[in-house]
Amino acid sequence: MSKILGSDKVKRGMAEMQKGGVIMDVVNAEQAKLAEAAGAVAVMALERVPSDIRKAGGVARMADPRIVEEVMNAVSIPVMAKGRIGHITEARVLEAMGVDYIDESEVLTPADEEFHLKKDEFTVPFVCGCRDLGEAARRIGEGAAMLRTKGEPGTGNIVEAVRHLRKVNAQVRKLSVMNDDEIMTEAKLLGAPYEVLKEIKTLGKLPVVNFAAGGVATPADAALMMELGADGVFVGSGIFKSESPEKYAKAIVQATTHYQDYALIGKLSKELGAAMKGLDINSLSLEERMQERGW
Ligand SMILES: O=C(CO)[C@H](O)[C@H](O)COP(=O)(O)O
Repeated sequence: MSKILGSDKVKRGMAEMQKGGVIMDVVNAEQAKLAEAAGAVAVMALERVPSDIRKAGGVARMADPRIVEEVMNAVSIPVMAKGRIGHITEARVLEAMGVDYIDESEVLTPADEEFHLKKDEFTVPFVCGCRDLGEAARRIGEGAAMLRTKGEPGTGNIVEAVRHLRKVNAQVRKLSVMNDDEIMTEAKLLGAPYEVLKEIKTLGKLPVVNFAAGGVATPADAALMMELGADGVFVGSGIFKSESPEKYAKAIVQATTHYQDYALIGKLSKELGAAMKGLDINSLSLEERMQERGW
């Protein structure tokens, strides 16, 4: 019997439906319910939020399937789950469990330092991280149906998320005014598949939704990512390592929706309690930077 694979159109369309929203990392049913009640468009099941992954050290793997199941049973919004980069079996297990999306994520310890998953061989759609257009195009070439700029997860520091989003968007703009005969050279320079770059040039934008992730810690951070052109926002530690996760979750959703209503964002930011304590990116060694994982 031949395998039933979702078409790119269906896989990408599912992500389109999340546009303008916030996807929250959750580690149990209670957090999933909090996220749903706050207005999250989807949740991401994982064992620990990135800030706790940093603290725990060791190898970070796909969540215990009991956690994933618990989250799936707790909410009616889509449930995503993280698997390790290149870990075919973790991805197959998550697919068999019926999750709505898999994140092939650098937040977990990579299983393969050379090869990412061949995502177009799966029925379930995938989201992947990127820091620049080369990485974005390679992931699309492998079948990713959604992207997220990586930022530096678990730091509560928005600076890398800003850097990556600005970079991808600037590179897309540059590509969109290139002549067809310049694209092959750009493909060589970026290490990106020519056909994917051609598609981006023709569309004048990425062919898949691109959310911002990694370091969003306040409503204003989330709004900033939208202002810079993100299609939506992923938040994990920023909510669950803040003083009041419920208040932060609601305020971040509101700020993402109304990202240019600055008076509202000011109002939302009052009386939230302390944001998560942030980390200076320069205090992290290259090995400690999750964004360096994958290629
Ligand atoms: O890969 C991810 C998307 O789900 C991360 O978990 C996300 O970037 C969260 O980072 P942070 O904890 O800094 O909000």
